[in-house]
Amino acid sequence: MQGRRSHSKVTTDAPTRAELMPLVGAAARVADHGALRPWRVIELRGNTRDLLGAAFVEASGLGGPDAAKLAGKPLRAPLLLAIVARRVPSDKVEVWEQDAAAAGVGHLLSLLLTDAGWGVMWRTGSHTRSRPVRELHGLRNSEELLGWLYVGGIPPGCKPGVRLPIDPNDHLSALD
Ligand SMILES: Cc1cc2nc3c(=O)[nH]c(=O)nc-3n(C[C@H](O)[C@H](O)[C@H](O)COP(=O)(O)O)c2cc1C
Repeated sequence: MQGRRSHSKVTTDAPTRAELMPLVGAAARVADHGALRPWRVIELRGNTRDLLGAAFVEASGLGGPDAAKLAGKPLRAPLLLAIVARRVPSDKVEVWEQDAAAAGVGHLLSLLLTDAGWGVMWRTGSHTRSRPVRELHGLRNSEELLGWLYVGGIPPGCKPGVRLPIDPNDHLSALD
C-alpha cells in the first residue's frame, strides 16, 4: 500500500472485459451492510469516451478551444470505469451507508487493477453529476455517479510514486 500511486498518464493498453470480471467479483467483497450490493460499474471505451466529452461540454456551456479541451478529458485513458452508487430501498441501511459501500468498491477495484499491473486514477470533475452526464450513463433516479476510474497501461520507465508520509498520530485518536 505504501507504494501505491495513481497514474495520470497511461498507455492505450487496457484490460479486456474478461480480465475485468474477476476483479469486479473480488471488489464485491467490500463490507456491505445488508449485502444490498448498492453499486454498479459501467465500462466506457472507444467512442463512448467522446460521448462523455460531449456531455461535459454540454453541461459546461463552453465553446471554442475551452470546449475542445474539456471534450478531450475522457480520452486520457483507453478505459473509464464509471462507479455508480445504486441506492436500494431499505428500512435498515441508510443511503450514506450504501454510498460508503459503493465508494469502497471504487477503492477496492482501483487497488485490484493496480495489483494486476494497470495504471489507475480515480477522477471526477465539476460536471460529474450534471444532467447530460447522468443521461449518457442511463442512471435511474436512485443512482448517482461517484466518478470514473481511468485505466490504462503503465508507461515504460514510469517511476514509483513518492508521497509524503502522514503522521498516523494526526489521524488516529482514542476515546479515554
Ligand atoms: C472520488 C474521488 C475523485 C477524485 N477526483 C479527482 C479529479 O477529478 N482530479 C484529480 O486530479 N484527482 C482526483 N482524485 C484524486 C486522485 O485519484 C489521486 O488520488 C490523487 O491525484 C493523488 O495521487 P495518488 O493517489 O497517487 O496519491 C479523486 C479521488 C477520489 C477518491
